Amino acid sequence: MGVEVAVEGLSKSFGSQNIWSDVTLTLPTGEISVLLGPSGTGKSVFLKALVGLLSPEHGKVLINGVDVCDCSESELYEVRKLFGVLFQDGALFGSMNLYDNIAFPLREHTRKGEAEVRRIVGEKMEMVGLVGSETKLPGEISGGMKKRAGLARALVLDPEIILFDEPDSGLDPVRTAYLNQLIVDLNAQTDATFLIVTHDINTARTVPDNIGMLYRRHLAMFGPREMLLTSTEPAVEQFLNGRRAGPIGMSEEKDSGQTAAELAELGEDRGVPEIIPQLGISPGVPERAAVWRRQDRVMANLGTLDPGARQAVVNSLTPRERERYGVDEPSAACGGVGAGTDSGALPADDLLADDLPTDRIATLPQQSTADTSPEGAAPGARRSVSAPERPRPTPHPRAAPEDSAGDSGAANAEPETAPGRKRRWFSRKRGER
Ligand SMILES: Nc1ncnc2c1ncn2[C@@H]1O[C@H](COP(=O)(O)OP(=O)(O)OP(=O)(O)O)[C@@H](O)[C@H]1O
Repeated sequence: MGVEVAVEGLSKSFGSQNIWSDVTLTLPTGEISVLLGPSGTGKSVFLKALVGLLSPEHGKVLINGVDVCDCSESELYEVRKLFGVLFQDGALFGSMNLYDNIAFPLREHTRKGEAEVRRIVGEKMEMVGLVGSETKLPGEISGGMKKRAGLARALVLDPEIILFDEPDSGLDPVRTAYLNQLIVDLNAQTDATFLIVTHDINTARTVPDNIGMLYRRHLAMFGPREMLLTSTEPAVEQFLNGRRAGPIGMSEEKDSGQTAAELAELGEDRGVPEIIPQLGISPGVPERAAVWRRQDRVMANLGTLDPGARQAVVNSLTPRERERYGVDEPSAACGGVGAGTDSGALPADDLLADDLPTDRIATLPQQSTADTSPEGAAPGARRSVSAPERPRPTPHPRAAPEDSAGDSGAANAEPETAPGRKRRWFSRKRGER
């Protein structure tokens, strides 16, 4: 089981160059999170700060009660043992064959005998599909194989937190698809906490449970995938759609006039996008517990979302999820969210946290440690709610006044009033739009 990483008010500069300030987010235990952002916004710097390789000027990185930014060398040594890191190029030793590369951390950091080392290396090489390549040198294998070898090495100490720095860089789309599947399957098998830095939109949309984005030297947003994928925040929307129109320019921000003109041309009523399905596990791999934990959080906070996003979330539910959350199958007779209740359907507004059995609710941002498996549900406690017609594009919702005044969204709050929950739902920088 992975551990939670709680980042509070983190700021980092190099000399007079501020990289980012006041970054606050929580990587939920065992979930996959992705960090996005235009080039140079400090994503790699952020990964290094998490493992204590760089020292931020302000803030905390709390792991198992230890602040990585302010701890003794011995505490840092212990915390680092929790991490596995996949560097961009795999960071393999060129003179060592793959077996020795993967065995390296075991020989360096443990007292295991060679028989045990052989067993563990074999197990990890099998996990990443490299059996038979033990004697190859890094210079003799493809980029994709190097990534997988780097991943096997990152796994040998059974880390509870795994950081991936652009695992898809330099890979073709097919190899990227295989690597993404491997990441999802590994998460299911280890239940470790994953953080992936990537520029690949498809990866960002389909792999993670949570998405964050660095922009303008701050964390623009961090939250469950459902929230980011339906976000109308211009920079987030632009990035997740890989569009030129929007506030992000080629090498710097565009001026506000140009941004406004481009967005006007796109149209105000382009609607909230449908949430594309998340990449599932391979056949035979155990179910990913993190998915249920995240979805419990999302459904418990559904009432805090804008109507368009709420409908998109309900529309995205699979039959099994509808069953779990007591949402009826869509029917032609039933209206969309806010479309009235002639059919007897309850609007998704009514799917509030209080209506769900508490053993299935993960509070924000702490994930539930209770049994969140579907089998653990208490069917009698469910309320049956009709889902809106699917799919129907909804008008582009405008942010509610309390939303635009959102605070830093410190992710450490308990659900409270709807507006309060909404503000805390994302980690959003004060004053950022
Ligand atoms: N050790 C360092 N000393 C000084 N400046 C640094 C150092 N490491 C990173 N930087 C600067 O920090 C900024 C952010 O770099 P970083 O590599 O984290 O960006 P990134 O978001 O990962 O970019 P990309 O997406 O292009 O990989 C850059 O301007 C970089 O030059």
